[in-house]
Amino acid sequence: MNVEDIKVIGNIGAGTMGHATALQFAMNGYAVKLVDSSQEALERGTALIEHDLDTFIQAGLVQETERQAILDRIRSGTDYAALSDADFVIESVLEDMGVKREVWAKVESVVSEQAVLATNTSGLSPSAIATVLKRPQRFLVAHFWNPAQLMPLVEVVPSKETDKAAVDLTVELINGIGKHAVALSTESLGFVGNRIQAAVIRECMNIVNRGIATPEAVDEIVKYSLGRRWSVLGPIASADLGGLDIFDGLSKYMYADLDNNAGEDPTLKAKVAEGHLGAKTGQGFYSWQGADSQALIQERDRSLLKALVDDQKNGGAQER
Ligand SMILES: NC(=O)c1ccc[n+]([C@@H]2O[C@H](COP(=O)([O-])OP(=O)(O)OC[C@H]3O[C@@H](n4cnc5c(N)ncnc54)[C@H](O)[C@@H]3O)[C@@H](O)[C@H]2O)c1
Repeated sequence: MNVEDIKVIGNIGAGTMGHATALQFAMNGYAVKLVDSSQEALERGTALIEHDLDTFIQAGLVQETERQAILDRIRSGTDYAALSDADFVIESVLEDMGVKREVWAKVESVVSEQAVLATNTSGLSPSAIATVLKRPQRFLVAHFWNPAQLMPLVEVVPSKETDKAAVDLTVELINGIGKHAVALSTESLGFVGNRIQAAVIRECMNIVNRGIATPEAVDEIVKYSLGRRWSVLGPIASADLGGLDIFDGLSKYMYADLDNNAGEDPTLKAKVAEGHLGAKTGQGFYSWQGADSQALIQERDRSLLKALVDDQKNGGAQER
């Protein structure tokens, strides 16, 4: 199958991630079959789709005249039979191996043999999910980043049995809807982005616990140095520019002093035990209760949206 043969997208799950992927495909001309096991979730997801679409219209990313046609491309329901004519299926249901396997066995029983199948798991092994499939060669991970309507990256991760053609097709499709797909060579726990994020968070906790700096100071330091630089050039290219002899020197005297805890993070465990989960409970390292914290979240979304507008001016995220 070529990317031009893909006309219908099956989109399972209408929650935080699923509503955003459905909208992204519909905005790019695809017919979308949006399936969720809960009618209520479909209604919530549809409201989120309309909200995000209106934000894109206000930002000038989508024309108002296209609004209704985009919404009309999304057909929602609770019956998996609707997926029978899907050429590509993206799944964003609960992060649970049992649920994922059950969903994929059901999907494979209704879709064609050619359909390419993608899970948006945050880190479960695609090889482990694919054990329930008769044709695992066309199954892989397409890991969107949250908020998926605003973040460009999608990690495309093969299982041990995925055909290269399925990886290439998925990369082409995802780039074609204005996202930035990056294929991994092989599956790994946490893929790539979450591995790097975990290493950074572990050291941030270490710095705070050793009294080297406050959480506020850590965030400020990253925002105004590494964050800025890495949004232009990644850490490996940045090391090249800094000089690998410098980084080699840093490794010699510093690596042994960095945290290398291999178990659950004790600081995060304690926060969770206190019920301080962050924005969702109103308290984490910061308080997320006042109007200021809501303004901060809105500011983050405005910045991400502005970056998307800039991407589009520069010819799309896939070409950067
Ligand atoms: N939220 C994130 O930050 C994020 C980021 C990247 C990937 N993911 C992954 O995306 C997936 C979905 O996460 P989310 O945050 O959107 O979850 P969510 O809870 O917001 O949405 C999940 C949806 O799946 C539906 N669902 C559950 N079982 C189903 C079934 N058997 N058939 C059809 N629909 C079913 C639920 O009704 C719900 O609407 C997970 O695998 C998660 O790890 C999440």
